[in-house]
Amino acid sequence: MLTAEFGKQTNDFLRDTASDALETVLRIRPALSPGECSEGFLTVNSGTDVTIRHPTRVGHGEQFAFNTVVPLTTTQREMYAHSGAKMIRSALDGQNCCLFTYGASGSGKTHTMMGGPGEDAGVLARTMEKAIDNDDEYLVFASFVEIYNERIHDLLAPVNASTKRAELRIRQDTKGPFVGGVHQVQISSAQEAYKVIDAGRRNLNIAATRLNEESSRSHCLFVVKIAKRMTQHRWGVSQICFCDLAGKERSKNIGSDAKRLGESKTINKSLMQLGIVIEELRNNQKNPGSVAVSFRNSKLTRLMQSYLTGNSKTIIIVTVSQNERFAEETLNSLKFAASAKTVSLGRDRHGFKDTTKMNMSTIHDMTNASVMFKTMSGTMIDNYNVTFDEDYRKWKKIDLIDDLIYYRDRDRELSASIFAMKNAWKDDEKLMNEERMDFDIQKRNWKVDMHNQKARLQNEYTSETEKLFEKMKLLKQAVKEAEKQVVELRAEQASLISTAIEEALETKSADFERKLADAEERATQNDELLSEVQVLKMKNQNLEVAAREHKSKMEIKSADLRNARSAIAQLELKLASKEDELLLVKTDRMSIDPLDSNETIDFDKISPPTCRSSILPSRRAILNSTQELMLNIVDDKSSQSVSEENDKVDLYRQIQDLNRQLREAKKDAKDSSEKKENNHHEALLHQIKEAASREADQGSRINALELEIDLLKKRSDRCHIRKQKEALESENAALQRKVTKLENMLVESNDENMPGPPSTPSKKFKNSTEDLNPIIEHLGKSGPRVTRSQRRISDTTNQELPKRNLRSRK
Ligand SMILES: Nc1ncnc2c1ncn2[C@@H]1O[C@H](COP(=O)(O)OP(=O)(O)OP(=O)(O)O)[C@@H](O)[C@H]1O
Repeated sequence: MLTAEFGKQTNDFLRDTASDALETVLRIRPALSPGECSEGFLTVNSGTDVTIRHPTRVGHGEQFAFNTVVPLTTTQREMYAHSGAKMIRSALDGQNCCLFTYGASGSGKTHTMMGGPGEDAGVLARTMEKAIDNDDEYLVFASFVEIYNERIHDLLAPVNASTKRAELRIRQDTKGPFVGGVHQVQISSAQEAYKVIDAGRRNLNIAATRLNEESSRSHCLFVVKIAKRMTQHRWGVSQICFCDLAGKERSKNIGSDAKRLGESKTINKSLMQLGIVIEELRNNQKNPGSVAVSFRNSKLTRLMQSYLTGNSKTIIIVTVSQNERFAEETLNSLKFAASAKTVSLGRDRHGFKDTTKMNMSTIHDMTNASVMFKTMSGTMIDNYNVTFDEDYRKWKKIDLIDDLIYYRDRDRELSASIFAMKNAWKDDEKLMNEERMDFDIQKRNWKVDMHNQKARLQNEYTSETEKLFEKMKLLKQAVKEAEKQVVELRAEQASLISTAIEEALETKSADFERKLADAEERATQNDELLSEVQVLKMKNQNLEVAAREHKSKMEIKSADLRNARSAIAQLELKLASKEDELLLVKTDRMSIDPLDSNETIDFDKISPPTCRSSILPSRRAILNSTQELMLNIVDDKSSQSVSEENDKVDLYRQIQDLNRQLREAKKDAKDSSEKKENNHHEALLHQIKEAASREADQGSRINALELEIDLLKKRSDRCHIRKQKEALESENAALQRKVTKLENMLVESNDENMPGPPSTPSKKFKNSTEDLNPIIEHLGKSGPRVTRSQRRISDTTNQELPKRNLRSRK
């Protein structure tokens, strides 16, 4: 006994959001022949991760996560423990379950699901064995179908070689789609289970392909129903679906058989649809309700719908080969598994937990059902003569009553809401009709307005264009005049500049000549002064020579003087000695010293004694000569020195005067030339300034004129006019668009509100819009000039149409 309370876990499962994802198990098929295994192609990283290195893609490989990656050495029993055991536990707890194998052809799907005899038995047989190996409170039923070329066949139906196999149809009840009219076989022992599986497999479409000698050419679904007695009259039923999918394969691996190719095409198509469904379910999880999942696109997905959306437990066993020859197929299988792993089950298409009775059917009364089932099963299995079971029909009926009650309630609710909606719809219709009438009136008024506006705009456009042309003409004239003025002014400016330059050059040349004359004059003056200086220098030299001669003479005379003095001194000494002798003589002779008497001695009168008379005259002569000499010397000296000094002083004075004069003359000349130059410069600067100011005035005038010309040019620019024209055109286009929009709205509103044919716009309105079309076309095409016909149209359209209030008519 696996569980005490049937259906309890279902409620737990509803609460458990983490465990509602699809479970994925990876099984790598061991190499069947040497060299089949490619080194490093598939690496199992852990119990949940695997890395694939694609032989043609560069990189470190792609990693894929699974719930379980079983080791290569995993036996069939261990495989059952990883998948079937979990399923049977959930099924006995009252939950619907699904287990399907997915992989490329020859990767080991059928081996895993069906297996072989004895220890090789696959997950299906082992699970069945476990389901039956319970107490009597459980009843087990099995059905076996295949989807071959999008046709469903009952594999447990009696096979008759003469008749074609009947195709079964898919039906739907509250629990989802199911195969209608399929044989349900009660199984009560493991042997019976094996027999049923074998019987079904014998009817399977199997054929040899290049990849697999016994390749499944169809998807086969083995559905096991487990009914558990809840109370004396109530039975809870859950089901397990074992689905062995046909392998995806490339056409090159099939061969040239057309039948095989056709089979392969439908297989691949249905598998692709399964992939799409998984992807859509994923997308719906991200953005609930974003897409309607396309279960109906293939029979396989249709039958799997309840296991992919309901509160089911679904396990996918992905089988892959180790051979890198099938790298593409292996990669696709891994990608499918990775995508499926993220799909959460038990949620409706709005992302909410599906709490409808998806899992369990409750049979309220199934009297002696187990006995009956058991009795029947014994005969059926033996003969493979599987027929509809009456009790099952009854159970199904009861189940249907439940559904009918459910639907009736829903129907009542829906009827009430439809009635309310109809009433609301009538009100809405009334309102809508009124609004439509209003809208029609408004639309017609708008159209009239638009028509008038269009005509007004057309007129405005025409008059504006004419005005602009006039303006343009004027502007062109003004531009021409301005250009003429500019040319004249430029010529005037050029002549003024040339005269100013000429004047300046003339004054400069006159100044230059004057300066040249001044310079020449000064040069002659300078030459004269230089000759005077030379003369004076000559004089100076002469004087210096004379001075030197005087000096030598003076030296001679001073030597003479010194000689004379020394001679005088000697003579005085002699005179003194003579006088002494004379005195002695006198005293000797006259005892009177004539020198002591008061009378003056007159040496001339005195008769010279012998000695005295000889001495005195010589002394006097000497004295006189000395005095004369002295006087001469002094006179000579003084006169000479004075005259020399005077000459020198005069000469120096003259030189100084000349120098001073020269300096002054130079200074004057310099001052005068500087002054003149300054004045001349100032005059020139003044002239240049005046010329510059004149030029600036002229330049500013020219600039102003040029600006005026630019402005005139800009104003006269055609682009400006074109822009205006374009603006008018775009306005017209917008109005046209509005008209069409309104027309569309009118047509739509007619379509929506009236079941009959859509109302057409009135003939008058049609005519009025048709009248406008040539104008619009003309606006789109015509240039700035307005033709007479255009003017005529605008004149005619200018007449405003009277607005009519249709409401008043109503
Ligand atoms: N795990 C395994 N151990 C030993 N042999 C295996 C294993 N898986 C597969 N095989 C063998 O490989 C061959 C092909 O396997 P199987 O028929 O199960 O492939 P398949 O995926 O069902 O192919 P198809 O889609 O074409 O039916 C069989 O002979 C099978 O016995």
